[in-house]
Amino acid sequence: MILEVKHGYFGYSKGHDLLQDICFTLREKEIMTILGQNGTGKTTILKCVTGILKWQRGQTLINGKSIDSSRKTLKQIPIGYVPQAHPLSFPYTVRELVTMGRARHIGVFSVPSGKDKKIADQAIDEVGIRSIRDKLCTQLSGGQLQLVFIARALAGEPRVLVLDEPESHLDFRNQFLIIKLIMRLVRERGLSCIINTHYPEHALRLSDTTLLLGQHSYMFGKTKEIITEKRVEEYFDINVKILPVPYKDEEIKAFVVLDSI
Ligand SMILES: Nc1ncnc2c1ncn2[C@@H]1O[C@H](COP(=O)(O)OP(=O)(O)OP(=O)(O)O)[C@@H](O)[C@H]1O
Repeated sequence: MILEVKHGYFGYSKGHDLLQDICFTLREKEIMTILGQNGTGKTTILKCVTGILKWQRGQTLINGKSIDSSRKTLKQIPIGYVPQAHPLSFPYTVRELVTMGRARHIGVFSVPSGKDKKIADQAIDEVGIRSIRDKLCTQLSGGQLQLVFIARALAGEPRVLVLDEPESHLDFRNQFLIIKLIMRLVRERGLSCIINTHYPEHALRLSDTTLLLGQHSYMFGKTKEIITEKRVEEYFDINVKILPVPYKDEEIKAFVVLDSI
C-alpha cells in the first residue's frame, strides 16, 4: 500500500489558497506527522486526504488510483479518521459508537451483524477500554473518549489511520500511552498513519517522515532531517534546543524551548 498526495491545492475562500502544491508519500507501516503553527492548515490537509474535503486541484492516490474518482478503491483500502477530541451530544454507549465504525461495511438498510459486533469488540479490547464499553460516551473523560474514537476507526478495519491531534487534552501519561498505542498498532496491524501533532518531541519519537507546514511554504522529508533546531526556529519563531537522552537501546530527543524570537 502506498498513499500519495500529488500537487494538492485547497482554499476556503475564492482566490486564496490555504494549501499550495502539497506533495507527499506515505508507505506501508510508515508513520508521518504534520506539524505547524495554529491555523496553517493541518486539519484541512487531513480532511482533503480522507476525502471529507475535495482537493481543488491535485489528488490523493492509493496504489496509484485516485480516491476521489474511485469509491471502490476507498472501500478496498479504507482510511480510518480519528477527529480532534470533542464532546458528544448523543448518549451512545462506547460499544454502540465503536460499532458505528463498521458503517462502510454495513448496507444502508441493514443492522450490524454478529461479525460487525465481534470486530467492534476486538477493537475495544485492542485499545484497552473493555471496562467502560457499556458506559455512555457523554460520561467519559477526554482521554477515554480519545481511545473510543481510535477504537471506532479501527473497527472499520483501515489500512491507513489518520489522527488529528490525538494527544490534545491528555495528561503526560495518557499522551505517552496514546503514542505507544499508535506505535503498537502500526507494528501489529501493519497500518500506516498520518498524525497531526503540536509536539515536536512526539514527532521525533514516533514518525518516519514529517510535513512541516508554514503560512506560505512547507517541507516534507525524513523526520530527523526536518525537525532541526534551525527549522523549528524558522517555522515557529522560537529558539529551541534538541537534546539527546540515552534510554535503554534508544536515543530519545528532549525538546526545550528557550525563548521566542
Ligand atoms: N470550514 C471553514 N471555513 C472557512 N475557513 C476555515 C474552515 N475551517 C478552517 N478554516 C480556516 O482555515 C485555516 C486553517 O484551519 P485548520 O483547522 O486546517 O488549521 P490547523 O493548522 O489544523 O489549526 P490548529 O493547529 O489550530 O488546529 C484557519 O485560518 C481556519 O480559520
